[in-house]
Amino acid sequence: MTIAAVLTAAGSGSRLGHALPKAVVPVAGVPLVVHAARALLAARTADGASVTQLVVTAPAAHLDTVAALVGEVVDEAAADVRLDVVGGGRTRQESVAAGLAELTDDVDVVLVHDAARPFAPPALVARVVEAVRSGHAAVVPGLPVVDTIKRVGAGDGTGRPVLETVPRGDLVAVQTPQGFARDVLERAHAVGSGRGADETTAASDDAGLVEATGVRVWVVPGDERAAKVTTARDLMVAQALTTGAPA
Ligand SMILES: Nc1ccn([C@@H]2O[C@H](COP(=O)(O)OP(=O)(O)OP(=O)(O)O)[C@@H](O)[C@H]2O)c(=O)n1
Ligand SMILES: C[C@](O)(CO)[C@H](O)COP(=O)(O)O
Repeated sequence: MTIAAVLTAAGSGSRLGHALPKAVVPVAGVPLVVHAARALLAARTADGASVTQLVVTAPAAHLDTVAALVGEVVDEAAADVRLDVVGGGRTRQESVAAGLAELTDDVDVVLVHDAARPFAPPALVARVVEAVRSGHAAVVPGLPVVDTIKRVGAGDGTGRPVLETVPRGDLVAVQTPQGFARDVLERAHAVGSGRGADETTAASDDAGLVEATGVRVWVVPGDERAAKVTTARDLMVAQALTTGAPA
């Protein structure tokens, strides 16, 4: 089994509202993309398998910065890891597709992970890989939904009408890293490529593209530490959990 990881870091972080692209914003003095890359490279399966190719998608104007930051992580890992840094696309889906194009021929398992989930622990990464290795071609980590979920209709200017309350017992909130048999993920991106140009049509995760090809996606237990940094509040929480100090 040869494992590669595509680490998405090309977003601007518009909802974060920081002067820097989100992936290079620091928590505890360390950029998010560095935290995320460290976790991916630290992960080990029960028999010692680890990520041997890391492909990072970066904003076009920050390719060199991201390459230098993640290059240090690869050096620290003291393992034989190939690093590629590529420019991202217009959407996350396009960025992942650009990352997949860099995979070396020997890769057969692919993880897709967000720099925006910098504290996904290595054990979670390993859990996803193990589930792929056990025979599931597509695996996502998920956590139970804690809020009551309602489907709503079009608004009238004062609010939106509730159409139904969705039973939440069989709902999960899905995280990254997501893991795939390479051929399944590449085919899903090829089939879904027409959706990728625009946020309104692009898949919000890779498993969604795989589902659309009729392949079953499996859920393994997620981890609260893999929470996504989307807003300024998320960043403050991440900082407080990491250092005990406000951002
Ligand atoms: N064109 C894009 C858009 C997003 N991403 C990455 O996909 C992950 C999840 O995206 P999100 O959290 O939405 O990040 P941003 O797109 O940067 O945030 P926003 O939507 O607030 O602008 C992030 O690691 C982000 O860097 C990417 O590689 N390429
Ligand atoms: C891939 C993801 O992290 C799974 O929860 C999420 O869908 C990314 O969402 P965004 O639309 O890029 O914020």
